Amino acid sequence: MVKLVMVRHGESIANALNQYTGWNNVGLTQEGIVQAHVAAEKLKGMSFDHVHTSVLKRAIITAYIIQDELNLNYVPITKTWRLNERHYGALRGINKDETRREYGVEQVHQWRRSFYSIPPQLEQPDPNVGPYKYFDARIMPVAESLYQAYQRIIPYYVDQVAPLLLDGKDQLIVAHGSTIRALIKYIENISDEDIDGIEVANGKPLIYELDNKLNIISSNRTE
Ligand SMILES: O=C(O)[C@@H](CO)OP(=O)(O)O
Repeated sequence: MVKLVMVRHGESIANALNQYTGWNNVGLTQEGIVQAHVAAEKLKGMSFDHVHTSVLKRAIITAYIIQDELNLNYVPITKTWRLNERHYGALRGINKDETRREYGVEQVHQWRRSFYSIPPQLEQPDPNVGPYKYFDARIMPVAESLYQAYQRIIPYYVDQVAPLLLDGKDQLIVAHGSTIRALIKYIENISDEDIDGIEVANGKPLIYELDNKLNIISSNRTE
């Protein structure tokens, strides 16, 4: 039996303002910092052989808090753009209620939760500086559906996480709402339609116990 734990970052400043975030690089609120500590408390006694996170600081700070609380600061951590939140395109930074008023509740639900809906795109991709300076500019997105994000998230899981799990090494992923929804879809084999109803709370660890073929033995996701 091996453990895979996934944690969505604590509340971010954009979450508190009810803004679309995506690749905006915002920090945690005080409440978000508390949520990261609470997540760590729930994981007390566990150990991980590797930590995986995005290049966005809300996830990185949450991962560091958890590592620190568990005295696992020495554990290797990989920060990858592949675990970034889904890119929200031209919606990022906009208040979600404003878009409900402008485009209607159903359209906003589609943008937020359907597997294939692509939010309005940026006119051009962001410059690849800061966390993206090691990144090929040709793959900077202008907006992503969950399906498009899934195409870059799952190869990371298959190449970098699953082999360590198959080797009996417990893994921690600290990421984002949509990143974790994509991973849940893959790990639990959830249909394109049913992924619409799955929400991931800030700072609530999802703990999967997997067998030696990575089939699920137990999970707390629906508790
Ligand atoms: O804004 C975002 O990037 C995400 C997660 O916070 O929001 P939503 O739940 O609306 O997809």
